[in-house]
Amino acid sequence: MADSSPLYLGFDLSTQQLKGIAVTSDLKVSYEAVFDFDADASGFNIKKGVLTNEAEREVYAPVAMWLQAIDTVLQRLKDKGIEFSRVMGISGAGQQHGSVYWSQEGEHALSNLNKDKTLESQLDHAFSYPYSPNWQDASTQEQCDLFDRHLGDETQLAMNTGSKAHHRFTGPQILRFRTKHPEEYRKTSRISLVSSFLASIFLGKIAPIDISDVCGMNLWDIQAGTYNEKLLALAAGTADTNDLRSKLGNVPEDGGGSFGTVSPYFVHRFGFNSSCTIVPFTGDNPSTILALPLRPLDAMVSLGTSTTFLMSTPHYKPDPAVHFFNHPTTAGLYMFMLCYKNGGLAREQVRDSLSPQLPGTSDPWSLFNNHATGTLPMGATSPNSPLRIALYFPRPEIVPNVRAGTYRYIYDPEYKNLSSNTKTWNLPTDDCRAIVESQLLSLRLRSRNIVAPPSPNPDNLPAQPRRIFLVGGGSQNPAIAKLAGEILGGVEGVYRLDVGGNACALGSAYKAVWAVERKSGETFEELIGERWREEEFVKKVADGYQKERYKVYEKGVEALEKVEREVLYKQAVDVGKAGTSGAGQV
Ligand SMILES: Nc1ncnc2c1ncn2[C@@H]1O[C@H](COP(=O)(O)OP(=O)(O)O)[C@@H](O)[C@H]1O
Ligand SMILES: O=C(CO)[C@@H](O)[C@H](O)COP(=O)(O)O
Repeated sequence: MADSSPLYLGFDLSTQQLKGIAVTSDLKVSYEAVFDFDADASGFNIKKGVLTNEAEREVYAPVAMWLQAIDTVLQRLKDKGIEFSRVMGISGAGQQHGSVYWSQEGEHALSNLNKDKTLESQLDHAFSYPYSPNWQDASTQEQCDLFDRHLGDETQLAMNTGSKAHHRFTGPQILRFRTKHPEEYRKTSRISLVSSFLASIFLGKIAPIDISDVCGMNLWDIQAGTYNEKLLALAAGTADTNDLRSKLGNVPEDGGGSFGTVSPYFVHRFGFNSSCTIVPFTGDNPSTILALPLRPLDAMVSLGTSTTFLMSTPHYKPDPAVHFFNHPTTAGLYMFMLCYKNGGLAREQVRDSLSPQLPGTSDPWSLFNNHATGTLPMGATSPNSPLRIALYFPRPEIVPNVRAGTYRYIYDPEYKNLSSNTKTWNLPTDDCRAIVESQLLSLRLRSRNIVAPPSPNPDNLPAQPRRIFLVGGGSQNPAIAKLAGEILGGVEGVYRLDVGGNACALGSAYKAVWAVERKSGETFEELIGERWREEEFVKKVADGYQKERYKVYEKGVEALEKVEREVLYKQAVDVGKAGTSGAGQV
């Protein structure tokens, strides 16, 4: 007899891929399909999912490519045998901060799609601008300076919106778009985030922006639960903010509410059930924390194109070095996040500098991994010997806000000084360990105010996460997992979500299950916690806290802080803004 039990779809429209995943009510993955932009897209000349204009530090993606991806992923799911008529709910996630500009015809085009044509072939006139600024974009320094000053200083902006101004955040991006492309801005009827763009396609009309993803704009007052009028006016360029407000639309509070049912286009083209519910789509990081019932002090490290460190917390403690968002499902909770542009692609660059690869292995990472774990921490041979420490930023970084470059140093822990004389570095092999170490040390440095010691704490352990969950492409890598445990700790160890690279899409699919099947008042954590089978879903991949190593890396944190200060100082000298911070002694 044909299976008619419900399925729930989750999508992840991230930098390099669109992923779709279907789960059952008991959270079992039944179908998956992927569209890899570089490998599968035709007609867009992109690299690693994006286009770049180096002269203006712009990074952007063609919206039509995403339409092509949706067409294809649905077809691929169908080819794998999914019966779309079983799908009772759809949710999804998008790379954060990116904005999509709909034309005046956009909404009409969305609700009048011809089932015999692809989305790509009939939505070309639906946008007032064909590109979406990508989160790796660094073109908005001028606009960020205005945002940071607008409420007083960057701390005030962080208190209000959860983050100081960042190049990629949508408010500064809209301000730049309006001034650089005034005609296109004038012709824009609605602005979506990537997540709400994807939701709009499935809904057949422009979907609201999500309560968590809205916090990635530098426009939303998190405590007040509304757009900040002054910041809207800055982005809009006028005290009358009505036009921008209506372009952005309302933001419903309930992350598990219903936007309505699936667009008839999908019913007629793919056989979706006409009562299938569209559940709010959120950002890819908020969605990732929904891939498991995270407990207090659990941390997730997402190793995708970006590296992010995520925790769910009831405490709102914003400061300019970190991000706070509303939790995507649970009012009263927040999501703490650190985000780095130079994650997967920076590691790939170091890997690709090694040659030749190890004979007899098909894993392109095996040589990198051998070098990353085959030496002592930071190259130190004795407790007080000098440490190798470096920053690898092929793209301008977010924290610290440093321009592109590779910055290698030697740190003397006894005299606490840095040397830029790196003749003791053995290159390129020493870079393998150093890049993973510095990426993880930065997470430890910046999360130390948010983690806490375990309770009870009979062994007097230092503050650290309880468990560390690795997700995203890089979570497959055993060397990164080992160093994550040594550097970040993790009282109960380092785990990988055993669902391939799909934690984000999975989180969205779980969100759809919760939204459609929840009883009145039942929280996401309650419903998913009850159905979650830990033994099947997570796998321990490395030890966590190890006393001696953790202590050694305390010096690494110290060294990294010095290096960052030095690099920032040199950058400030170059642009003529240096003060007397005490750095610059090298
Ligand atoms: N075994 C591995 N070791 C280290 N990195 C890996 C490995 N497998 C994949 N990756 C990295 O994962 C990244 C893609 O991760 P993914 O989560 O799919 O990214 P995104 O969500 O940004 O599209 C690639 O940049 C690649 O370098
Ligand atoms: O900018 C951020 C978060 O602030 C990035 O994390 C993007 O959300 C893109 O993520 P991936 O494509 O790496 O998943």
